[in-house]
Amino acid sequence: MNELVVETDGLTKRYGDRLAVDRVSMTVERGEVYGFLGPNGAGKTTTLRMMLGLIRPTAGSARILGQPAGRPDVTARIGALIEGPGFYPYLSGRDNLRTLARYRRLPDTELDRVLELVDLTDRAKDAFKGYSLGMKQRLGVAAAMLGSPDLLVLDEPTNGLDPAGMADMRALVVSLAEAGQTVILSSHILAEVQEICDRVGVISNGRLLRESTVAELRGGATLRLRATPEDAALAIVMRSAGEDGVRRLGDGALEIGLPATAAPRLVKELVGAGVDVHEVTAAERSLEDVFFEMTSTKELVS
Ligand SMILES: Nc1ncnc2c1ncn2[C@@H]1O[C@H](COP(=O)(O)OP(=O)(O)OP(=O)(O)O)[C@@H](O)[C@H]1O
Repeated sequence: MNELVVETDGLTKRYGDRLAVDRVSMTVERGEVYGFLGPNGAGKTTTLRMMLGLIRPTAGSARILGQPAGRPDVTARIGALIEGPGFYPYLSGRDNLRTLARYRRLPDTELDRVLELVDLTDRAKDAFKGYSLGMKQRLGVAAAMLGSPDLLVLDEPTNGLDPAGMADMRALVVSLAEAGQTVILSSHILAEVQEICDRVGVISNGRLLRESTVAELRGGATLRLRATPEDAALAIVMRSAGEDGVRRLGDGALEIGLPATAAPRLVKELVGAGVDVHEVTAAERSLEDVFFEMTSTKELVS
């Protein structure tokens, strides 16, 4: 098994009557980009803050690199960008980083390294206040990367960015991951998580509904079929996919729980039985479909 960088066990945070985080047990493996996905108020930030030792859990525990979260030597191995970075507006990007690096007794070469990582070398000498929101956010990532942390935690890193800034941030996360960085990224944007994460934890109302790879979460591919006569087509499809494996879509097409590789055999059977096949396409459920399916189930609402 891969090394676990994060392991939480029944992590819980209560604020008065409100359970902000409810028995969350999750794992993050070394080298992966873990997407922490959930709507606003789901409990993502609170969970991340407990991992960083910024707040104490009401119950349960978090271990980082095998050590209890919150110990200063453990926190020092995590780089985090939570709720926007605080920088001095009149200092340059580089000087802002220098104040942080000095405090941590890191050499100036470290500044050049992290500025290069986030592609801000050319603008490093400009005042922070003149930076675009995307650049400010990238400088925040640079600050989090000072000292080569074992774990990088990014809380909604694309929040407030324009589409170009979002794309830059996603590309940055991908490039860090390619260099072997372990990243936890929280987001309420499903497409974003789908695009850049290896595994996903879906959180709603403080509860971790599911933890899996993006592919598993999407339940693999399905086939969409349009064929006539519809009833004859349905009967044949059910023989292969089972009664629960077929769904009639509003537009008369059938959604079939079979992978694309099943299409040739299915088409042969249909044609052999005198059914006209008008269209067969392989369609993947989006993470968004899956997410709403999960969160709209009654039992999941606490
Ligand atoms: N200090 C606090 N005191 C009281 N309630 C809090 C506190 N911090 C968070 N909460 C509540 O806990 C719940 C989870 O909040 P949290 O910020 O963790 O959610 P989130 O998933 O990060 O959402 P967002 O994307 O909006 O930041 C919310 O209902 C929030 O109002």
